[in-house]
Amino acid sequence: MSIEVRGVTKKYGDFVALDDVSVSIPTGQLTALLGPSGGGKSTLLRIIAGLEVADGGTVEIEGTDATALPPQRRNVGFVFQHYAAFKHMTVAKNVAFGLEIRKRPKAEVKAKVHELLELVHLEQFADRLPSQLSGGQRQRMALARALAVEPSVLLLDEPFGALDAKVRKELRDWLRRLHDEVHVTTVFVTHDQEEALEVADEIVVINGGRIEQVGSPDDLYDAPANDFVMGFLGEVTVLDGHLIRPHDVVVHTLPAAAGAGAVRGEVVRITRVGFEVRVAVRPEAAPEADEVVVTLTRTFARSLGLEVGSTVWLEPEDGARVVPVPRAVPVGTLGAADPTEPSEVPVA
Ligand SMILES: Nc1ncnc2c1ncn2[C@@H]1O[C@H](COP(=O)(O)OP(=O)(O)OP(=O)(O)O)[C@@H](O)[C@H]1O
Repeated sequence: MSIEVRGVTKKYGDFVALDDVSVSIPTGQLTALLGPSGGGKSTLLRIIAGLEVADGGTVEIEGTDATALPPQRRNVGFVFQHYAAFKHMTVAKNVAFGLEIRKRPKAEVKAKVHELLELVHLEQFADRLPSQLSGGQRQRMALARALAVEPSVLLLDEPFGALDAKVRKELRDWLRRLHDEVHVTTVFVTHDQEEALEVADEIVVINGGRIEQVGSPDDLYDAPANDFVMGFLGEVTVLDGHLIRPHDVVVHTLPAAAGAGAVRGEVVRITRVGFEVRVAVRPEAAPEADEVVVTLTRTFARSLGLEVGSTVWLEPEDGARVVPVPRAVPVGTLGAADPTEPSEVPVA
């Protein structure tokens, strides 16, 4: 393991930002620290970097106890959301900076800067000033600069957070490809589930100063450890007191086809979302409860002949992951009516 965090606690006054956190971050992988705002992601990253001192616990980087080491002796590269470049220096000079202060030979610095600018696709911008770059280009320059000193670990705190959605998506794909080329152990903070699921090899879910689960994107999505992880990573709905993914609910239009425990309800809304259809069902036994939301392919929905007012029977798909609902699920992840979704369209 490349980074071993053991029993780390951090308090700000009485507030516990990290509560006895232990996690192993594997060598050579791209790991996301994912969680809601205020959960402690940045605090953990900053403690790994040495920019913040923990109140208790240890941090080991590549087999060395780094707990008491200053940031510059940890061999980590760091990139923040708002990257502060030297404004009066060219892109090439900014990238060269870390090598020059380490007094590396001129020819070596030149070759390395060239190689790095190629890697981040900025070779044609070497002589520009940072102010002459777009936001996405500036973040790529920041990454080149962090990589210049060959860190054993690269730490990125919402590196693309300040950019618009399209550039963010491009950079995220680019980071994945860069990582496949360079393989430096990389830890990045994000509160964006999709970003973590798409880019990371491994995801550490942090909430309320504690680690909820560590696993691959598939592990977390298919086998969430608890209701928090299930609700945070992917859409959920409530069926008979259990959280379930909306695509894991089977819809029957005849009671004979359904199992004894199926929930009988009335279709109250049908919404088309791209190639899927979202069907909201009010359970008959508990009309005041949340609507159950089911997603179906359009073809299947059509074959069932569903309409608003239809009576249906719902049950979990064989092998579906269901988790009892013991506590609040993050706002906005329950599958019921989402005002940002496209308006209702009949299934034609
Ligand atoms: N210097 C500080 N002084 C007091 N409280 C702090 C300080 N830094 C962080 N906190 C608090 O610690 C908690 C964790 O903060 P942290 O920045 O680690 O969260 P985060 O998960 O990275 O959130 P975000 O996604 O919003 O950046 C927050 O409630 C925050 O207000």
